[in-house]
Amino acid sequence: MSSNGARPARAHASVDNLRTYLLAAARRAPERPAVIQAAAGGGTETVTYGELERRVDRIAGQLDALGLDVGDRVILESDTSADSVAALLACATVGLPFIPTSPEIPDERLLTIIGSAEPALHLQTAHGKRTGIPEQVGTARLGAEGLTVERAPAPRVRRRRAVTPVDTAYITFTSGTTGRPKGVVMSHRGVIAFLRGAEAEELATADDRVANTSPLQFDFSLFDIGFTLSHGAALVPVPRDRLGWPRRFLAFLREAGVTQVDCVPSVWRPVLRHEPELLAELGDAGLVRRIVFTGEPWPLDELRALQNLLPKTRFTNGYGATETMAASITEVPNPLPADVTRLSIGHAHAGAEMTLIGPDGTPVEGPGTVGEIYLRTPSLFSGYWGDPETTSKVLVPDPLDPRSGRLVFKSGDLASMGEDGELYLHGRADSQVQIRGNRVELGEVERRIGQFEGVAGAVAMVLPREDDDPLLHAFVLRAPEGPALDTKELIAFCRAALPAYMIPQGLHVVDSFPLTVNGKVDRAALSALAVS
Ligand SMILES: Nc1ncnc2c1ncn2[C@@H]1O[C@H](COS(=O)(=O)NC(=O)C[C@H](N)c2ccccc2)[C@@H](O)[C@H]1O
Repeated sequence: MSSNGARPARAHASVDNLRTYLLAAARRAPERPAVIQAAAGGGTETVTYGELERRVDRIAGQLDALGLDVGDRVILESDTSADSVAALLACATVGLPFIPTSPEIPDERLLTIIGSAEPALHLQTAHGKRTGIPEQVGTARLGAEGLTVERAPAPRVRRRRAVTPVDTAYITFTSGTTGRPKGVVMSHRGVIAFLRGAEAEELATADDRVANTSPLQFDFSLFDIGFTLSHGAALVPVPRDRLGWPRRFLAFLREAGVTQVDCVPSVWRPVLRHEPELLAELGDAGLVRRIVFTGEPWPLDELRALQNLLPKTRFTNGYGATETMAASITEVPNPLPADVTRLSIGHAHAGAEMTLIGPDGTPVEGPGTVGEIYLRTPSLFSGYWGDPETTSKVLVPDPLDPRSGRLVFKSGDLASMGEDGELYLHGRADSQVQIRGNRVELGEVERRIGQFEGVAGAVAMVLPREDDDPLLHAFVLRAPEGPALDTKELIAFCRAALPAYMIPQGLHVVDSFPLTVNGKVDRAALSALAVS
């Protein structure tokens, strides 16, 4: 019984609910493809919007029967698939915040997330291998019959009757620079506000087939799902094991008829190295008409190499943080003009605005001046789960209108405005490093090294030392079949263009960059390399 006596009607999705917003296409054209995925026996299978909605309703009914209350958390451990999309929309329907986690995260990280989020239920697929879920958490599996409960969650008092737009749609745990995962709490209203802004950029139509190449726990995947379904297009989850095999990856894109690929830069590295011709053929066949990338700066020589293979493809740079889903979506010219040394992140998406703020808390003036990006947007996250103190450091009063009570997102990213009024990133505020009192632009060091013959990419980092100045290290990615790299020549090449304090003191040639589970360059792993 609920605290107010009457047994609440099933919590129903309100007007601005992720499920209502993302299944609108099921009203218009239920027979259209919603998800095209690899089939167990090979080839692909298609789930229509009508079928997807049926799966959502079946799972929502099964979740509702568990007696959970609006706000009770569900860990959704899965890769992106028709079933996991149906499960997260079912959670949204009955107001259960889902916590997307990848099957490949280590047990202790999952247990840390469980300890923090105290979920009611852990949900994995029928083939999921996770064991050892703590007793106090219910467990269930996703399969052909929807939800199969293994251990029912503890009974709850249901106090809520409806799901409101400010209720939590999902919590995604990011690694957090402190190493302790931070739970980014995003409301239905926040996600939908961003997706509405993204729709205004008119990047896709209902005929598009959008390949998702990120793990479900990375909000880039939640963007892919939201962006694709809100356009009534088809989502094409790329099986994780194909991303490391360029031939199989490209064969899958061709087989599924993929027109747009959403990715982080590292996804293309193996393809550029081993199967450039096959990729060019996809472009010639009218596939991969758009590439949307995000997550970290893309080494421009790599981006140019990709553009050379795909002269008809449009490139879109999606910039932003999980705390606001994203901030800007900017068309990158193809080909990128030779004199461009830094990608633009343009202007904020429709309905948002980025302002550059100086160390004194006031706006910086004029082109070229570096300031920190503050983002004014309706897609602000609700806060870090259980951590109001850290939240208050990034959700701050609008520096241009502090008395209004309105909060903005303090991004931690530095940028300057170009002559064209567009913004250009200058790295992280917390990674601005000083070497012997001089501020080092790591991007400048990486760019110079990237221009050296035989180099496919570079990552520069400053690593602290015991009782001495920090050291500037550079990790250099050798170009495929390129000449052996002469590090002395490389250093001389840097000396010809960089001030002394920006010459790397540690130089490490690598065949590949270690990656985080979200596919970004794993800088922590690189720094361990430097000291080994
Ligand atoms: N296009 C970039 N160039 C260069 N540095 C970048 C870029 N996109 C992020 N970043 C960096 O990554 C940080 C955010 O990292 S994150 O919270 O994991 N979020 C993401 O990486 C993806 C982001 N939520 C997103 C999702 C969906 C569409 C667009 C963007 C930013 O503060 C930037 O420092």
